[in-house]
Order: sequence, then structure tokens, then C-alpha cells
Amino acid sequence: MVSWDLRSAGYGGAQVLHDIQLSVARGQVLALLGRNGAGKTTLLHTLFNLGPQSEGRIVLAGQDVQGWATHRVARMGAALVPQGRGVFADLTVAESLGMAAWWSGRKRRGEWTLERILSLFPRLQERRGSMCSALSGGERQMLALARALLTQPSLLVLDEPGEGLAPLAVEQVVAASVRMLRQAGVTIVMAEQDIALALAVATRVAVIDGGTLVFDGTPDTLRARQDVLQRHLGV
Ligand SMILES: Nc1ncnc2c1ncn2[C@@H]1O[C@H](COP(=O)(O)OP(=O)(O)OP(=O)(O)O)[C@@H](O)[C@H]1O
Repeated sequence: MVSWDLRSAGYGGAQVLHDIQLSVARGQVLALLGRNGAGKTTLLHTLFNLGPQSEGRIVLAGQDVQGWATHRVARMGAALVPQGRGVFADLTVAESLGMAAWWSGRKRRGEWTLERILSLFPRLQERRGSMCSALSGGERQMLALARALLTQPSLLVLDEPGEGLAPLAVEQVVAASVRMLRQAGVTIVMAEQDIALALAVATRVAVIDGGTLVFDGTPDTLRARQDVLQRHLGV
């Protein structure tokens, strides 16, 4: 579904990522773990060409999209839910969803209708008249996911979906949503610092430290690797 084979990526003259080879098959949930500044966001952003310059190949759905403009990568079926969730504060939930549905309906129609999405997130239906600025962190995350699903993604990229959420919201919103989307067949790549969350929902985990891939395997294998957990994740 997506694979990175990068010699390097960085900003201006500053190299951040070194020799990254990583691939995610259709229907998998890959969690990218790493401490602050390890390079997780940079790796996600290389796919969307959102800042970092990269050298190498990034293959999405069979096409090398390295260096493509963001909107062309989106048109190939990749959707990004950025860190901080990127929801517009001065719209109501209904307006925000209506706008996303209208916008994406012009480009792609598919199985993720607003009705289906609202049936998966009934809380958004209840909150449809509320301003986005009044939503809780968990509700904002649901809204950001709903808006991304309206673009009919074959690949959903989540940048630290658990960040800043209370433990209950991490479990009830993020973990529950990722499991639900996995069951619906959506391929997910998520950067995360919450190791417990990543291990609970991912089918595969990769660990980045200092811009280098230091582990790539199953959650069970990582659980058993105390050395990796200690040395690269500070557990
Ligand atoms: N726009 C930028 N310009 C220059 N350097 C950047 C830029 N964005 C990130 N960096 C640097 O790249 C390195 C990796 O940052 P990145 O945001 O990818 O890490 P991360 O693993 O996502 O961490 P975090 O959890 O803090 O977001 C850091 O040293 C950071 O300072």
C-alpha cells in the first residue's frame, strides 16, 4: 500500500532521516514510535511533501509519489490527520462536516458517506450544533477522523492521535476508532509517543531514534525487546 525507501530526508541542509526502509501492506496498522524529535512527523510529511526534502522512493498504491505535490498524493487516496487535529474552531460540527463532504464529494465519491461516518461516531451527531471550539479533545479527534474519512482514503495517516487526550479518551476514542477502521479495511500509519496505545492497536510497529529505523516488527516482538524499549524509547 505504501513504502518508503529513503536515503535521506531533512530541512535545508539539515538531514533528519537516514536510510529508512519501511512498508505497510493493505489493511495493516503501522505505528511509528519514537521520542520527541526522533523524526516521526518528518517521515509522515515526506509522503505528502509537506516541508521536508527527501531522496529516494515513496511508493503509494504502486506509484512512486516522491516529490509529488500534496494534492496529487491526496488524490491517490492518502489522507493526513495532522498533529493538533487541524479542525476549524469557528464553524459548527455540522458546518465543518458539511464543508468537508461537499469538498470531497466533488472529487471522490465512495463508501464513506456522511451517514455512515455519523453512525460510527454518534457523538458527532449529538454535537452537530456545537462550535468546534467547544469540543473536547476526544470529540475534536473524532471530527478530524470523520473529515479525513470523507475524502474516501485508502490510507489514513495519523500524527500523534493520542496527544493531549485524557487516558479515557485515548482508549474510548483513539484506540476504539483505529480498531473500528482497521476492521473496515482502512490502512493506517500512525506516529505515536504513547507506547501502550501503539502496542494495543497496531499490527506492526516501527521505532525511529535519531532519524534511523531501529526496530520493525510485531507488537509482541517489541514487548519482548526490553533492550529496544529501554534504549530507544526510554521505558
Ligand atoms: N520545519 C522544520 N525545519 C527544520 N527542522 C525541523 C522542521 N521540522 C522538524 N525539524 C527537526 O527535525 C527533527 C525531527 O522532528 P520531527 O517533528 O519529525 O520529530 P517527531 O518524532 O515527530 O517528534 P515530535 O513528537 O516532537 O513531533 C527535529 O530535530 C526537529 O527539530
